[in-house]
Amino acid sequence: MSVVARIQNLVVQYGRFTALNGLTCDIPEGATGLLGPNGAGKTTLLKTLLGFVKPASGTGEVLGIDIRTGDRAIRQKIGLMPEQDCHIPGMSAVSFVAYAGELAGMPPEQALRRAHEVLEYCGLGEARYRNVETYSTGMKQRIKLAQALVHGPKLLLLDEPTNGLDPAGREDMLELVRSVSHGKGVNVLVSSHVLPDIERVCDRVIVIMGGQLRAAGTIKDLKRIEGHPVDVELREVSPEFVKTMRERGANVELLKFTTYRVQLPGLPEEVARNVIEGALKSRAQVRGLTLAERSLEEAFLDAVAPLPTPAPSLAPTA
Ligand SMILES: Nc1ncnc2c1ncn2[C@@H]1O[C@H](COP(=O)(O)OP(=O)(O)OP(=O)(O)O)[C@@H](O)[C@H]1O
Repeated sequence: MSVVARIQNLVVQYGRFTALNGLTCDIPEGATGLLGPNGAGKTTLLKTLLGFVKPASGTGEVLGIDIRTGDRAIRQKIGLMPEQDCHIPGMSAVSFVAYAGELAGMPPEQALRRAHEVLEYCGLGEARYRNVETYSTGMKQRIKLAQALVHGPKLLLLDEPTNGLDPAGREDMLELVRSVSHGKGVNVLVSSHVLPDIERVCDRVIVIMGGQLRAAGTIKDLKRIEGHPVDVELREVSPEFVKTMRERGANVELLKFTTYRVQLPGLPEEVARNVIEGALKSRAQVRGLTLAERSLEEAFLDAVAPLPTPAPSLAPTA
C-alpha cells in the first residue's frame, strides 16, 4: 500500500488541552474516510497536515514533505474544503476561486483560466459571475470544492463535505467527490459523521478518538466478522437444516425470516460447501449464500467503544 501521508506519535495541543495524543497512522493513496465522534481530533488532524497547526511533538510527512517545516510547499499540493464557509464577501465566484489559486502559488492568468474550468466541473459554470453571497447552501458547498481544486492538488482534504445539503445536493456532492477521487486520480481524505457517505466515496477508513488511532483499514476488512460466518437464505424455515448443521458442528442462529447465520471452522469456501451439503441432506432449498458482515456503523461503534481499564494492581501486603 502506497501512502500519501505518514504521521507518528503526533501530539497537538491547544494551550493545556491535548487534541492529538500520540496519533500514529498512514493515509493511503486513494479515497480514505476519517471517522471519529465529536471532538475526536479530525479537524485538528487536517489542520496539522496542512501546517496550520504545529505539533508539540511527533513527526509527519505529507507527499514526502515534513509537516513541521514545509507548510508552504504542502499547501501547493493539498486542497482543503473546510467545514465552514470560506468565501470573501463581495467577490464573484470566478474572482474568488482564481484568488484561491493565486494564494496557492499560481500565476494570475493561469489561476483565472483554471477557475473557469473548475467552476464548470463543479456545476457552477453559469453562476460563476455571481456574488458568492447570493449562492444557496448547495452552491456554497460546491464553491468550497472548486477553490480546493483550483491549483490541481495531489491530495484533497474534505471536512464534512455534505453538511447542510438536501438529499439531492448530497447525492451531487458525493458524485463529484467520487469523480475527483476515482476519475481524476486525486487522493482524498474525507472527514464525516455520515457513514453512508463515507461508504459511497471511500475504500478505506481511519477511526480516531481522543486524538488516538482506534482502527484503520479497508471498509471491507472492518466489516468482516471474526470466524467468517455465512448467511444462508432458505426458501422456508427449516428445523431439519438447523439440526443437520448442528450435527456437523456448526453454530446456527435464525437471523431474520428464513435467513440463518452459520458459523463453522474453516475457510469461507469450505464453510459454503459444508452448508450446501447440509442443505441437500436436509432437503432445504438455498436461495442465497453470502459471507456475513457487519455494518460500517457497527464496526465504527466497536472501534470507538471504551477501552477496557487495566485491573488495579494489588497493594503489597506488609
Ligand atoms: N482552537 C482551539 N482551542 C482549544 N481547543 C480546541 C481548539 N480547536 C479544537 N479544540 C478542541 O480540540 C478537540 C478536537 O477538536 P477537533 O475540532 O479537531 O475535533 P473533531 O473531531 O473535528 O470534532 P467535530 O466532529 O465536532 O468537528 C475538541 O475537544 C475541541 O474542543
